[in-house]
Amino acid sequence: MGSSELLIHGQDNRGGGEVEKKSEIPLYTMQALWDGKISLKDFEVVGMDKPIIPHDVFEPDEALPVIDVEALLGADNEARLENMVRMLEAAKTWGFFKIRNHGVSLEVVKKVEANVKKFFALPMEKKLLVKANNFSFGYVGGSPVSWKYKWWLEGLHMKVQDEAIKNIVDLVWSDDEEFSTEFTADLTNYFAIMRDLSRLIVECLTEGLGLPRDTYTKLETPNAICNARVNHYPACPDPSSVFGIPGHTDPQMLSILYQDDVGGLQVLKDGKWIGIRPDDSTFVVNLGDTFQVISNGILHSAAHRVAVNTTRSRYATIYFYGIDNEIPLFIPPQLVTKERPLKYRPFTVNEYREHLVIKQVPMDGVKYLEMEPEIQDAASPSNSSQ
Ligand SMILES: O=C(O)CCC(=O)C(=O)O
Ligand SMILES: [Fe+2]
Repeated sequence: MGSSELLIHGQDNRGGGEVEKKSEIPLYTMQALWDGKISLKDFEVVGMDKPIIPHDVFEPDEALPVIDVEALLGADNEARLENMVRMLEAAKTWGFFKIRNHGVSLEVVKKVEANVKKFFALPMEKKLLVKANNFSFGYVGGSPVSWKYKWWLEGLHMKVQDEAIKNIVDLVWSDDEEFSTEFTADLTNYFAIMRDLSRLIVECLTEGLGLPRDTYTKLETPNAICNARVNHYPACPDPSSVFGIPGHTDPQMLSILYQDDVGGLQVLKDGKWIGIRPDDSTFVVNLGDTFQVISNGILHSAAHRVAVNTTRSRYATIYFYGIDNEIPLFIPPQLVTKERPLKYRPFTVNEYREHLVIKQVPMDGVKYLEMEPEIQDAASPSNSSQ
């Protein structure tokens, strides 16, 4: 799931069961494992939910659409439209696609990855110096231990702003100013590129939906949750029962991911889990729940998960593009027709993210935003708004 500033509330009055108190930082799985408070056995997933596809089994080559960013930007209108149409189709069916010719050199990506590896290689005491407050910014050692399915991962969550990144990096590398300055600059540069790519993709998809290109990107206010996270999945002695991160959808508009060559990312397509082959020339893009909902369900936020393995640590760098978290979001009336009645109610991103954490990041989170069936039946373009 994308990281957030979200806090978990003390009382779930929507029947979500036991949750942590707002003021307490939950104990996360990897820290608890390191402390000896939980063991491998506690990570076991049982029955139907068990991992069945190993980390290194992938989709047939070329199954996942690959979109050319240069063409999306280019002067050749025919190539631009061809890529836009294919991207729209992939966003409707897979909810996932790859992008190539994205203009980011592998050197930039690998340098960020190498420096983040240095962070995860630090002793736990050092990482805990920047421990996040409930999935907020800093070190998040997995999922809260209270969750049914525990995550075999540790993450460094970053707010995509110079100061926020600098604060984390400076605290950890207080003894190496040169390194921390360079690392902050690299991360800031990388995330700025990811933000531009995200805007381009969102605007092309919006155009493909028949809407003004800035319909959604203009909602990228200072309150927007655009953040990034680097995940480290340590080698795990029992990959047939333990997930790096179990099936979930991302809450934001979209995510852009670079995965190293280990493999493990799997997407749910037409009821089947499919491994996404790592490859250094592309980024993986997936749509999030916000985009699904404000496109009236035309675009698809696909469930995905990560399998682990016994021998190799895996790293993934992910940028999450979001829009304002407080403004109530509505489906544009142009996307509501007799054949496609209004599917989701207005919501705020903050409200939705709270729901996801209370429910321990489910795969079908968007159901929470569906209209009641009788309201859906009565819906017509004239009673929706934007
Ligand atoms: O590590 C990956 O490949 C995916 C991680 C993910 O899905 C997430 O952090 O939301
Ligand atoms: Fe995700």
